[in-house]
Amino acid sequence: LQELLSPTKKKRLPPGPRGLPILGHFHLLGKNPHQDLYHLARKHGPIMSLRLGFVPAVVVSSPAGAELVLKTHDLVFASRPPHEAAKYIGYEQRDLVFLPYGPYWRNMRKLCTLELLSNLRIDQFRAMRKAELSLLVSSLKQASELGEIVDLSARVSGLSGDMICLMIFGRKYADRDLDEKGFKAVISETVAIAAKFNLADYFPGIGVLDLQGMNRNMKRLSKIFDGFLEKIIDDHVQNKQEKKETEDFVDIMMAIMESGEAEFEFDRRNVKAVLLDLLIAGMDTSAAATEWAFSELIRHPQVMKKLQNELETVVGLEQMVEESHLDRLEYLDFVVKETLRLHPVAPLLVPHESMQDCVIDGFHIPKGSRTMVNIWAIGRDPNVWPDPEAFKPERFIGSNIDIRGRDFRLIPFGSGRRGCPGLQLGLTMVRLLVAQLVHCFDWELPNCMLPSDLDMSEHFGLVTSRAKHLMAIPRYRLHK
Ligand code: HEM
Repeated sequence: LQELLSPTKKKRLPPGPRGLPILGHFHLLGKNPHQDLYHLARKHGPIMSLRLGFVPAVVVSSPAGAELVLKTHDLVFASRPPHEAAKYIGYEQRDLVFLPYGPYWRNMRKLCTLELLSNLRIDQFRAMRKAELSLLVSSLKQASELGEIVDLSARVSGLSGDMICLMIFGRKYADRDLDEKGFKAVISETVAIAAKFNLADYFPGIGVLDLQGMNRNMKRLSKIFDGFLEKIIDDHVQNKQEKKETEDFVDIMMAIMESGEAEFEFDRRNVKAVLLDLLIAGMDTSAAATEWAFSELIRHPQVMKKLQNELETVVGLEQMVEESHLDRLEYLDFVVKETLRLHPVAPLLVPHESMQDCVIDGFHIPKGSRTMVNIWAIGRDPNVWPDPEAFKPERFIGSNIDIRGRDFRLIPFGSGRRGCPGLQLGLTMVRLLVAQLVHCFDWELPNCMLPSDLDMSEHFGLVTSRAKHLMAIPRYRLHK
């Protein structure tokens, strides 16, 4: 109303640093943009405006701001900005993660939530998770007998990759199966390239020039993946008659495609785009969260001991942890929450885009603003978290702070329409892996390194993981 009454009044943008002509604020963002944005927000406020090339951007760094964007005005901010990588790797934006808001995204999201990532479906793979984890424990037990140093980061990421591949494709993939570079290396390269600031996303029209050589790389990667996915789908089609105990995601998607029941365009390209999306979204996220939890536990031996004591009481030293124990492991829940507060694996969520002009906390946010919610900054806000840098799972004792998107102080999975549909699967995997590895083994750092000397540097990407692999020595502690 105020705007109608005084149309000449200039709309007030949120405060922000001074930008450069043309470039805007790109020069202020380094290798870890979430950290740079945290420092800038301390100066300019929890709702801050920037310009990246020709694109207006807003950075939100408080729980109240996050609630305005992800709940109060959820629909306005439910889109994603244009993303050059998704054109190549997401089959012309037929994927889910980077898809702009609209009927296709709504349908695809519903399909994934109901058919692939439902609690029922996740439960069907319980036995598989148990078997895979037992394999890892056996191999670590051997390392323990030999007193070997293990690359825990590589082991956890291998395990989480195997689990996700078994759910999606029905089989595991050895490194050589994707490309001579290796399965894991190709996926890491894809994730890294999709997370890179691509000038074409900020200076519309210059994409064709391919100044950073990114298009060439993305075309190459998309060709590798396409061949891989085509082969998997062909194998599934050929072996359709075989009776399987549990259908994998390819079976389910192909059945939907062939039934013609999907009320929207749904052909092989859509199937491939979603399979790739889930592979990338599911594989590294759970592994990175587990790796961070483990790093903090090793750095805080008294927290590790307390968690082992809880496991001894609930599970006992005669057996391994089962998924059915997880609900009774309250301290484990606190450890996972505290880990994701300090080390959210998607520190800026996935960027949202506003679909209309909007007023947030009195500030004008123009249509088409790239919107980043800095949950890394929220997790370190001293007004929200006393002694924010300290890793203290005890802070959750007696608190009702939820991690599923209802409490904006802690939203590692996002919240609202674009919140993570893989939350249940991700949480189950992280809790199970952390519990099992803490229960079965004591852990020591190699070369007499002190826990407090462990390097905790981050490597920003679509998934922000440890910059350096976590190396540790296991000592088996169960009685059988
Ligand atoms: C600890 C594990 C995980 C964490 C912390 C996590 C976190 C997130 C976050 C922060 C977002 C973006 C939310 C937003 O933009 O507002 C997201 C989106 C998404 N996640 Fe996860 N995730 C995890 C595991 C998984 C798993 C296991 C899957 C599936 C296999 C998955 C599938 C997705 C998909 C498809 C989206 C895009 C949703 C959309 O744009 O509509 N995630 N996740």
